[in-house]
Amino acid sequence: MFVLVNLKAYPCDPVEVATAAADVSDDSGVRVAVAPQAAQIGAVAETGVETWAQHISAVEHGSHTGSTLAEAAADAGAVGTLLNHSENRLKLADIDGALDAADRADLETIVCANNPAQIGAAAALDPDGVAVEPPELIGTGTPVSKADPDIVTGAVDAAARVNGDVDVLCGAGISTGEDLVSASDLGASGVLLASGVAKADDPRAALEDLVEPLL
Ligand SMILES: O=C(CO)COP(=O)(O)O
Repeated sequence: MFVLVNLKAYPCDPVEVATAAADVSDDSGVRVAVAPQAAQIGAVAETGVETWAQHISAVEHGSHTGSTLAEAAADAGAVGTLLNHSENRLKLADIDGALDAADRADLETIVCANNPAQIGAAAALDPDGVAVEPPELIGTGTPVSKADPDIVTGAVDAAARVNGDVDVLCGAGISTGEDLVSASDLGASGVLLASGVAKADDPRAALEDLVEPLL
């Protein structure tokens, strides 16, 4: 299972979370990555943790003030990027353009979507992975795998129908090892989560709890 921790714009210490994630990944053998704010990619990558961007723009080098250039994210240490997160929705053409940009910079890609129909559309654009996250469950602590398991199995089916190569993650309310196991049982190959780690009093303990059933 792939555990991808999105730090959003939460007021956590990204280096503390990243250091814990690197240690937990090393100790457990579970793939754990952290997606910090763009300006913190370098500091997070220096901890040795697998580092992802939260977003990149569909632009090349040029006059694009305020953009997040794929090459800049990669130079800073990112090896992958989320796209189209529910809190940073993109037009279809911009998802496609950002996938091209990621390709150019050798970044792995996960396109987020709200539901199985959108997952099918996202998978057709041929990212490395897709992540289904029902917006109404994001940040609630109620895991999608329990509250809406059909959305996870529906996403797995929708992706497989369109593109057999794409990984399917699920997210929203995931915070425990039990949630991780349910996600895996529903066919997901990873989880995308945020508040369960970024807002935890002890992010290291939260990460240890997450991977515990996989040991
Ligand atoms: O949006 C999410 C991850 O990208 C999910 O957030 P929570 O884990 O806080 O529900």
